[in-house]
Amino acid sequence: MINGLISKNTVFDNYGRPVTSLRIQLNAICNFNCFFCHMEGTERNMSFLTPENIEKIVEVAASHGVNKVKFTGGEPTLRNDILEIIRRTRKHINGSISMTTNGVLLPILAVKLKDAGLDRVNISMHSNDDYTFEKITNVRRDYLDTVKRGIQAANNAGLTPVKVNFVVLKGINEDQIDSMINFCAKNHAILQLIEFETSRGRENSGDYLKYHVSLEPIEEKIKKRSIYMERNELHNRERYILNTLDGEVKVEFVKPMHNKDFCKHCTRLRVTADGNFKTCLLRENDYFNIKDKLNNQRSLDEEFIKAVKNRIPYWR
Ligand SMILES: Nc1nc2c(ncn2[C@@H]2O[C@H](COP(=O)(O)OP(=O)(O)OP(=O)(O)O)[C@@H](O)[C@H]2O)c(=O)[nH]1
Ligand code: SF4
Ligand code: SF4
Repeated sequence: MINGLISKNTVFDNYGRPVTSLRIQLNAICNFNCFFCHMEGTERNMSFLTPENIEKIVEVAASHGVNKVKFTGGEPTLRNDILEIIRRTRKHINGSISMTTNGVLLPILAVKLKDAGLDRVNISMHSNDDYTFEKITNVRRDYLDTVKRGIQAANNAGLTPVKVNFVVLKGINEDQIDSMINFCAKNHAILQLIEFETSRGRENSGDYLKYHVSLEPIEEKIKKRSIYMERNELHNRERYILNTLDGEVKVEFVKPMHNKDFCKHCTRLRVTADGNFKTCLLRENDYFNIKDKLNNQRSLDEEFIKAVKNRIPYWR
């Protein structure tokens, strides 16, 4: 239930969906080069907002009831002002502050991120074998070991619960789900199985036809193995709890394609690295420019409300 997160200041869109979280893209560059990367639906190599700019946006959003922030990129840990950004965000957000990362810099950054005010991380690990890892990320296979050390470092620093992001890809890694379940059980992580996604009309294009796998049959099998199921209020996602030799593990399903329920429970407004509100990952031309409004709280305020009111569920 999202009700727990709604306050008297929460702004709702015209479809009755409250905006309770901001998804802030901190850059559009990465030290990996995954062939399916969607860069949060933005161009690459754009200019960045400063920590001061980000704080102003967060402050305005918080005044409208936003109490959760997710940092994404590109790769957010490549920003050398990342700790300052988190500290400034923490001043205004009392709910969860989390980050999605490829994990490579976590062995050196995890403790500092936690001390700055980050609560938890999602770490992308789309394969448990180094050959496939290299094929997907286009970086040297030995970096898989660094990612695994990043997962340990995040756990040790208390950036928990750690989530491991795994995009299921036909013919590439779809046979590794059991091994990922075991890996996550051993490493005290939630496994997120993510459907390969694309915008409407692009479903007949090369990569989607080549790599998309329906998660339904996979979910059926996991459901049978599970001892119980809970929901992530975000997107109403199913999360199954399984018993393994290494203890309990949670497996969450992220199934965005043609999923009306997913969009119905979408509570996020996006902020692009170069300073726009963006209403939806999959929508194009849905930018609300705030670059020129950062020194004018009232205009920023108006733009926040305008962006929220323009949110439309993508699948409906
Ligand atoms: N279509 C769509 N896909 C999303 C959305 N949020 C996340 N995803 C997909 O899920 C992947 C993983 O998202 P993460 O950045 O790890 O965050 P999350 O799992 O959504 O958030 P938490 O549960 O709060 O950790 C993304 O790369 C997207 O492919 C969304 O709002 N819409
Ligand atoms: S690690 Fe994430 S941001 Fe980097 S290239 Fe891969 S999918 Fe894109
Ligand atoms: S409306 Fe749907 S597709 Fe768009 S961001 Fe929200 S959940 Fe994703």
